Amino acid sequence: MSKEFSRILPGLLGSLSEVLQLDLSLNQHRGEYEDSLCLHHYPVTKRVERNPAHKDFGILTLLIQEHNESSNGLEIADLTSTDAKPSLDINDNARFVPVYPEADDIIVFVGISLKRLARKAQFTPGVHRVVAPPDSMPQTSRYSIAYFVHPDARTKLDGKGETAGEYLRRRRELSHISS
Ligand SMILES: O=C(O)CCC(=O)C(=O)O
Ligand SMILES: [Fe+2]
Repeated sequence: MSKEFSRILPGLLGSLSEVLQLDLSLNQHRGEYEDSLCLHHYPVTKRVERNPAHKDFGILTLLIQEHNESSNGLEIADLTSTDAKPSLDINDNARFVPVYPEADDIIVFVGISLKRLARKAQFTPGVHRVVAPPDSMPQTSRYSIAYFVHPDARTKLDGKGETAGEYLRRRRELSHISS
């Protein structure tokens, strides 16, 4: 699986770098050994939120999921309905829109490190979450696979100051404190 993702990533990152007119291609920023693959299993639960609203930390996240309508529940925030500040939190008024991928689709999320590397104000990481199926649907578990693409740990995210490695450590420490 990670081999498949690795196969499509150079083209994807190259095209994105051209569109964003980056001085240095994202392929050169990428630290292949920093990437991670995460297997998610969300069991059937009475809790509405299976994975709380968040932005991903890396350059991009490639996400695939078991294709089963009632096991979906992936939602993305309509950022025009909230304050899209660079903080991790979004306000309570945020409206979430369900994502309905087709069987072979790969969902791509822009991560916070890409925004910091590209320094394009209009390029905003997507806030997303996973909720349980509505009561009218069969209550099934959900499986998904996320491939997180990260910059090389030594990359200065804003061209100076914090490196990608320091940023990732800081974010991971914060999420341990809040969980
Ligand atoms: O399970 C999903 O579909 C979403 C996972 C996710 O957002 C994440 O791991 O960052
Ligand atoms: Fe995520």
